[in-house]
Amino acid sequence: MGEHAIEAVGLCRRYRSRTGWLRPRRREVHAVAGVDLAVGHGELFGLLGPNGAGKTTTIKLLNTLLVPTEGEARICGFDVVRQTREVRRRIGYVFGGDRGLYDRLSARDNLRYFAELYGVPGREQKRRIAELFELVRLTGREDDRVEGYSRGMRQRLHIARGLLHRPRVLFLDEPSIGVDPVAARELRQTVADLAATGTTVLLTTHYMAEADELCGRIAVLAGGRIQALGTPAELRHHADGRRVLEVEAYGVTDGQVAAIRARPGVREVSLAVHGAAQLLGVQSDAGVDVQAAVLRELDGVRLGRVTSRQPTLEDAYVAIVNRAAGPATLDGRVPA
Ligand SMILES: Nc1ncnc2c1ncn2[C@@H]1O[C@H](COP(=O)(O)OP(=O)(O)OP(=O)(O)O)[C@@H](O)[C@H]1O
Repeated sequence: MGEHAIEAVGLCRRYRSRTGWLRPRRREVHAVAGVDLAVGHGELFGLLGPNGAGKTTTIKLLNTLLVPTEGEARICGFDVVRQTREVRRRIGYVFGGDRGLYDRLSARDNLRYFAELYGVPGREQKRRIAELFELVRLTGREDDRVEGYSRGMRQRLHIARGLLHRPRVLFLDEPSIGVDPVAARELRQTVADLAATGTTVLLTTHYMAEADELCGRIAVLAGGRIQALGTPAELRHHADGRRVLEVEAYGVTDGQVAAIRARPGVREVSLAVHGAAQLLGVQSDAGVDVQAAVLRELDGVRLGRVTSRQPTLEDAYVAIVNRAAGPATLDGRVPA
């Protein structure tokens, strides 16, 4: 067993694609551009980043579905390129969404089928499956057909499926995508229970609040590189010395956002959709009062609540990602 559950050094993956139809051009995308990682056994580690940051590609490099163009990685000490069999025996992979289960079968038959496929010995199957139903809190619903399961229940069944062969490391790619807030909370509970069994979990998510609640350490990925890595408390320091003004508004334009961003003392501006309203977040240097200036720029726009508050981990995340990639729209807000 290696010193680390997951280790990557200078990991890179380039994609070549063609764009254009009349005059096709080759384009190279550095999806992962030099990632170094060391995740300890039993850690619950978060990989966070905006769309296209390289999270899924990183996971696919670590779980042997893609070969790196440069660099190397090991799982429990085994090389992901040269020792794929050893690696695959030790990993599970669960991705968000609906694929990968048989709707017409019961949950139990699904797990039996996959247990057979993964080579779980016959005499162990029954006990392992019962154990997993308990872990993912589906005991009592084992014999229901999966077609009647909610998204959250399906997602928990996916996790059970990924754990059948007792992997040391579980990759969880966007587990809460499309899951309602209550089900997402249950899902987080399952992930926390799982980590308590000693399984190493690498979780990717768009939701900072989810990573904050679950993960011991978080790496923020943007543009294929790790922009910040640390405990949630350490990452929070990226927003030190700032203050956040939040304005609920209806109909803020891109031009107004740009004008606010250009005001002295303003460090980041984000605009998120919040039900029927927009939520404008303005991070500024703590000593500068930007409220009057912001409200002046929004003259004529219907406004709701205006609040000034201390920065959260989410604000630190916005600061890290914006510094890496320039201003971008972030969809990282978690539904309450
Ligand atoms: N098969 C492919 N061919 C060409 N480009 C690709 C391919 N897969 C991914 N990319 C590009 O690589 C970059 C990283 O993609 P990746 O899917 O790893 O990001 P991500 O962080 O998982 O994003 P998301 O949250 O949207 O899933 C993106 O620019 C994407 O367009």
